[in-house]
Amino acid sequence: MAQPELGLRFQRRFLAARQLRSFPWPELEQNLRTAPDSALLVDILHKQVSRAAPASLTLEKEVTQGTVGVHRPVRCLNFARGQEIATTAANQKNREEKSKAETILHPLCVKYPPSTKYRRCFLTELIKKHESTAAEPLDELYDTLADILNEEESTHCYKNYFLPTGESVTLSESVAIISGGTTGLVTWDAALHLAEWAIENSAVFSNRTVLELGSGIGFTGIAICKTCNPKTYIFSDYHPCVLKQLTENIRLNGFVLEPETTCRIQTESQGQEAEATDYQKPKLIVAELDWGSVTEKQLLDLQPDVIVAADVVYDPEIILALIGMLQKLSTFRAGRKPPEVYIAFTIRNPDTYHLFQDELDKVGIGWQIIPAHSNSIFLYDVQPNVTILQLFI
Ligand SMILES: C[S@@+](CC[C@H](N)C(=O)[O-])C[C@H]1O[C@@H](n2cnc3c(N)ncnc32)[C@H](O)[C@@H]1O
Repeated sequence: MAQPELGLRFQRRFLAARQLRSFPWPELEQNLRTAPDSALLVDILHKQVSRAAPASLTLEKEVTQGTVGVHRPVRCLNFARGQEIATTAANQKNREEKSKAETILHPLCVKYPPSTKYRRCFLTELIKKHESTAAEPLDELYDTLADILNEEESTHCYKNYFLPTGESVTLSESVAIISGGTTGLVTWDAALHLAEWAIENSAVFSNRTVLELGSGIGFTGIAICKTCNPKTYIFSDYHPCVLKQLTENIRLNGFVLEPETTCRIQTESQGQEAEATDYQKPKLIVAELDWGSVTEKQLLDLQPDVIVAADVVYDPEIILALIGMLQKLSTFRAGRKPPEVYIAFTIRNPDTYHLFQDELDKVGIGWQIIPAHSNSIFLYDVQPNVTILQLFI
């Protein structure tokens, strides 16, 4: 049946706050024309849970210790009739069916909502589509919009992504694409692209030590840790606000990152580096690592089998620091096998992309383009300007 599938596509895009123009609006319009009873819209919004109902009444197990758990409704309230209705096995099943499509009133969205502005724009678009049909006005749409209009704008928002395993990754991010002088506080498309590729090629990561460069707020690494079974995953970045948000997001997704496991890659002047404690698999480490100042010894100590990075080639100055660091990794590896290196890009300016390739050629680092994959897990559409290079250091 087309309807549940369409609702699901809306839900996935909405919870990850993808651009509204990427939503299947024409299909929705087509559906609304053929079935003007608004059932699909209700599914998308999810009217079964009143917006006034406290989340605790609708979820048996929601979020414990920062882990997004399985959502299982136990009872819901029908405020229209002013009665509390105990949920029977039958309507619980029905609700679970409905939850496949819901967006704004999805439990994940209630707990970890996209930005106010995003939800407002989405709902406004949904109302426009509804008003363009002959259907009766749908109060829920206007009531939910009224609630959102009363909310204060925030500088932070959440994005939720579903993994093929059914688990989700929830990230707290900045609303602005550049804030605090960094691009690292939001998730970029190259990070989604790299995670998709990793999930489809999990053997590359399984039981290995992975070093991620310029992790930002952590989407790629968290997705890899949840799906690819690495032995150790070392997230790294150099910006203090990014490192703080990254650490919060790792915890938000249920991974334990005790202070003693936070390994600070110190510069020579800062003295000895801290030891990480082995307590979970994968072992997760957050490292402060600046490509411009990291030493050969510090890199040698990490002993990565695989190196990944997403959207770290966007500026000529950064390119030189990154390549300098890769050279150090290739020179000082004490007889170990060279790590496999995969770097995902969004090609915004072909000159920058070609400069990176030219600089790699100059220092003798080989590279090849990884064939494009389908982008069906997180990006949902063809992204002709996103690519992955494998480097041979
Ligand atoms: C465009 S963001 C990409 C973040 C994340 N990988 C993603 O794709 O969503 C670039 C990241 O590289 C980091 N970065 C830039 N220069 C760096 C350097 N010299 N050393 C370490 N990290 C750096 C930034 O702090 C930022 O988090």
